[in-house]
Amino acid sequence: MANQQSAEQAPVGDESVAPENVAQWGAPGPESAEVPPEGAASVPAPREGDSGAIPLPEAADTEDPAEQTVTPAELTGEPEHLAPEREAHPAAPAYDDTEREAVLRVMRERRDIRNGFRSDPIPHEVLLRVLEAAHTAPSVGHSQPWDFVVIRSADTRRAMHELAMRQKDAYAKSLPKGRAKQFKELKIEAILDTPVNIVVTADPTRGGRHTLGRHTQPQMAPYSSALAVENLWLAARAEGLGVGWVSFFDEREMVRSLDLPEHLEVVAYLCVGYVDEFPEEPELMQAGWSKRRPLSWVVHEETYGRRALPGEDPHDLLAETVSNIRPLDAKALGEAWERQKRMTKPPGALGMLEIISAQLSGLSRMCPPPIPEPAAVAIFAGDHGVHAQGVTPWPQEVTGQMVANFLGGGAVCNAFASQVGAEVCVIDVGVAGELPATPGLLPRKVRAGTADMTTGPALTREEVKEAIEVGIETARDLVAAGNKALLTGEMGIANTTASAALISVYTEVDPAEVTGRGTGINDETHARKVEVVRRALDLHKPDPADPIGVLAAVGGLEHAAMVGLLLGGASLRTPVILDGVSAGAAALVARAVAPEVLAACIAGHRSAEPGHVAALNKLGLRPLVDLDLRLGEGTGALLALPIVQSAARAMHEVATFDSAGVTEK
Ligand SMILES: O=C(O)c1ccc[n+]([C@@H]2O[C@H](COP(=O)([O-])O)[C@@H](O)[C@H]2O)c1
Ligand SMILES: Cc1cc2nc[nH]c2cc1C
Repeated sequence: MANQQSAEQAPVGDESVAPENVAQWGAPGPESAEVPPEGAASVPAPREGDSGAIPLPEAADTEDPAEQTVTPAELTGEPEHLAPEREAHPAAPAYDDTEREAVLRVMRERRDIRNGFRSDPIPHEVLLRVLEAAHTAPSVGHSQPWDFVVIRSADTRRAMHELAMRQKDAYAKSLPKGRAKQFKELKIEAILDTPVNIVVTADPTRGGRHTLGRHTQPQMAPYSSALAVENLWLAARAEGLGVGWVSFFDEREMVRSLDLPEHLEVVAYLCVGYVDEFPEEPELMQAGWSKRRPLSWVVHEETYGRRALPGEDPHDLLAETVSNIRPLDAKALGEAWERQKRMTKPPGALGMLEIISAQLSGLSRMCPPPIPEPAAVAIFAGDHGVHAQGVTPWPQEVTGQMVANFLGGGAVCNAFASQVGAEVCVIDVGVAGELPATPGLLPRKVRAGTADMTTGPALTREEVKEAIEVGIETARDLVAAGNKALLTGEMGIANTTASAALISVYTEVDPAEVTGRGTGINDETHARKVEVVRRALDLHKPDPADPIGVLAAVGGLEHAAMVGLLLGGASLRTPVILDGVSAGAAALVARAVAPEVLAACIAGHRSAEPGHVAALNKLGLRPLVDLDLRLGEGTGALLALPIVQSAARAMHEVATFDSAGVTEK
């Protein structure tokens, strides 16, 4: 049996730990710490201390073009022979360095302020300058659709405050518990704390019916007013005035309450006043509500998905993600182990939880580690061509129907998620049928189900990569949205057949031993399912050293997406709690892509599927929960979440022998 973790084994970080027990996490040992995985040597290290931004690779050294002899074509990357002839007279001058820096500074230092307002009045000339700046904003067809209603009356502000509070309560009720806790600590408006409130409206009729540029895009009117808001905001910052944009309003209710003309749209409700200070980072980042997305995630060259910053070559999302995966941090791991020895409990008494909390420390590079809350389960849904071989009693349409059930809140995963306070995020990566747009559904279909693996490859290599990218992007989105733990979930009728094939490839265990009964099948169907797996493997002879090829041959779209989620989570140093057999299969593939991915992986539970046991043994992961579940949807991972959170919380809250005055043995 592989290096299964157990409480008796020395936890990670202890000098006595057997190398094979820590190898599973690539830790600790100074020589293994911070060594990039093979093949990543040429990729720069993550940018440290980057003001809370999610770590990203260092930008390539840029040299000062002024100091070199370069042609304009070289600067822009245009091929010289295609470069247009340039005008003889110089282009309009830019601002000088100091002026440009002032412009950029005001953008960098603009903040949405909710705390620390002062009651000092705003002089008329100051407010006038701010409103003039707003009034110079660009607008569609020069229609200048905005109006500014300046409110000082305490009565009016109280009425608006009441409206906002009602919406705030409704929003709070809609949140998963893990988020609601965080939200309770947030201040979302300063309506009564600011001397001036400004309502910015858009008049969709201004300029008449022929307003230039609004013909096919009527939304250009409110967009224009939003640009006026930004101008106002920047000018206010330059005056030392804070601005908070409150968007907890039912817009029509507000129009009526303020007695605005019915044809107006309210674009913004702004609270304006002098402040004690401007926070260095957005208040929501400081509160841990969200993280800044790096620029490199959002700039595409020529076509969407070809990500490249100007002057850089387009980067491959998978390669970039893999290059950012690091082993557990040896220092934080050592600190965790030391702390556990000082906590008021006999050494080792928390068993497996000590290992988990050390892992969380090494992963986050912090001791104690952040409590993994809020958390989100990403449920990837896909269909399988191998369904045609009669490997499951359930019709394929059940995949899409269960997706609708998840979105409606009626599935087991919803009940468990609501119990443990996690968010449910459903991703259509490959459901055969069309799914209607529904809140909470991420439409990321790579293909409408795989092909039958017994007659040809399930997927092309390109489709596999695309589905992996869906998983990476999901991890990025959920982490940037402030989640501190990711959970795998999946839904796909017939996917336990693909899981068995993947597990057989990576464990070298015979299909007869890793093929289970999935949703529940009789002996005859089981025998057929084993033969189907065997036939597929005989046909493709997948090479475990080529994980993309293995997924293409016998994988599923949800397996590939889960591989992406694991890699993405690991690259963002965020723990990923694995669910059942399909997650186990995905983890085996992910490990073949990047061995250090296991630093982020925690096995949530052990499924009743025999293949899952084989996968966990091969991975050297010990499941936290073992209750004969065989459902999927992320249910086992959700049950394990409070255990993982408890492990981290103990590190924060348990007293030490010294501090509590408890005598050590
Ligand atoms: O997670 C597990 O271990 C697990 C075990 C058995 C079944 N499932 C779920 O059942 C579906 C696949 O089962 P089957 O029999 O159709 O291959 C799929 O939607 C999985 O989420 C999941
Ligand atoms: C009803 C049902 C629910 C599921 N959840 C995950 N896989 C599933 C399969 C079926 C058949």
